[in-house]
Amino acid sequence: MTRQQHLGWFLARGFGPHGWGHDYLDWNYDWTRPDLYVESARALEQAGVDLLIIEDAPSLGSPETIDLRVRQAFGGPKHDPLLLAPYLFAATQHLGIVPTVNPAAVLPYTGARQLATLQHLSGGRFGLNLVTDTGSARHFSDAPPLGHDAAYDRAEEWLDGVRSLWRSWDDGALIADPGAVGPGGTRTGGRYADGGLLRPVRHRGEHFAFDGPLNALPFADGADGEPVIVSPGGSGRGLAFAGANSDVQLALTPLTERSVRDYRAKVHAAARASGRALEHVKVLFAIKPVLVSSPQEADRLVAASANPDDGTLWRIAEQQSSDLETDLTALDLDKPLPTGLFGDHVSHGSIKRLVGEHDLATTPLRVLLGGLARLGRIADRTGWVGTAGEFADLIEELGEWGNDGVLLWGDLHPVTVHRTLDELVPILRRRGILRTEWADGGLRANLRAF
Ligand SMILES: Cc1cc2nc3c(=O)[nH]c(=O)nc-3n(C[C@H](O)[C@H](O)[C@H](O)COP(=O)(O)O)c2cc1C
Repeated sequence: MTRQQHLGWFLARGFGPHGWGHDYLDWNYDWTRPDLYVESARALEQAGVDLLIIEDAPSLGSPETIDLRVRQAFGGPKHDPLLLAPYLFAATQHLGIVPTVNPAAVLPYTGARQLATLQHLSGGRFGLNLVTDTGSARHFSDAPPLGHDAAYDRAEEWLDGVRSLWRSWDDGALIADPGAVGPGGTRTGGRYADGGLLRPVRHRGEHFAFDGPLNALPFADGADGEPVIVSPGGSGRGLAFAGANSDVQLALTPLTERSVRDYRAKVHAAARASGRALEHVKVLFAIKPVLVSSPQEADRLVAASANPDDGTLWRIAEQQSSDLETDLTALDLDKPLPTGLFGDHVSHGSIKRLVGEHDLATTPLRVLLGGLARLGRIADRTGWVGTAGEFADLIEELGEWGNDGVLLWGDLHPVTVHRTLDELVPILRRRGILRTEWADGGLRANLRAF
């Protein structure tokens, strides 16, 4: 039987000048204003996309590599996506909005209150993409950055703390009884809340110390009414975090049956170890469609990408230098990377994306970058170039392997949304893969509907 799949959209370059250098900038949208996102969010909702995730990093990165990050706007500037969310809620009715939050940058009490406010404002359509990047540490204190796993430990402590604040109003604490209207129209006996049922919450942890209770309303459905937690870390520690804590895990992995099943099994093992229901953790595999109108056009694009010129390789090196906060443009294209080039703060996932299955010690940089330049066909699972029908085949096949959904990865612009979805959505609907109606109860209810 065809299995329905969830669709997410990932605005991969954050709330910034994403799309810089592309022709669609000529549409004259201003990335600092809401219209671009509002129009795109409406189109996503119309298409049946469950959630829009907005990438973020609070920092422009280390002082030595700032120019690499801003030169082509690969790594900034970026505005705070939490503050964009209300514009998108106001323009839609069902779409989940999920900005990225880094626990290093937000105190648990402040975070719990802001996120609760957004969850109430949106009628339960809010979520946060919880990340553990430590490259921004210097903006928040003079303590040295945490190591990779320690940053996950901190994120877990942060989330536990935030949840304890969200749960600091016991059942019955919110009364909201206006009382009775007596003779003469005077109101008597009303009571809004019972302060005796608010828990003090005293948190003294390794990374945070704060007291409650939270000065914000509790959620009507208890824990099921809390903002949805999304996580993207692909390391062993990242998958363990997802299984224990997340409603949605964003997965970047080759889309072979074995790797998809392995990835899901690791997340599920961690969920099981934490006593969670496996169907409460949805895994969305990232796909970056390059849609073309015919298989022949796809073959032409793929063939042309096999021999990238040096200019193309330098452009990729610039983008990678921004992502890895490591200056690849200063290296010799024909030599392997120097040992110890990447600091501990650099994402394992990003390094793996560059290196792939190559031997880091012996492979020239040209070959690594050439690997990123090379396009492949979706039809044989070597890349992302294909027709809408071929993408629908992939999404359907993922469902046959037990998968929950896919994450469409790209800029957010009406042009990119329509280019990606105009043909794909009708095919998915005809095959019964894509939702045709919304659940009642916000983002978590939509995620749990299938
Ligand atoms: C789909 C996806 C989305 C991501 N979004 C962000 C993001 O918005 N901000 C960020 O700092 N890192 C983001 N990351 C990177 C990981 O969260 C980051 O590498 C993490 O801190 C450590 O990951 P690791 O467990 O893979 O080593 C994303 C990764 C993936 C695969």
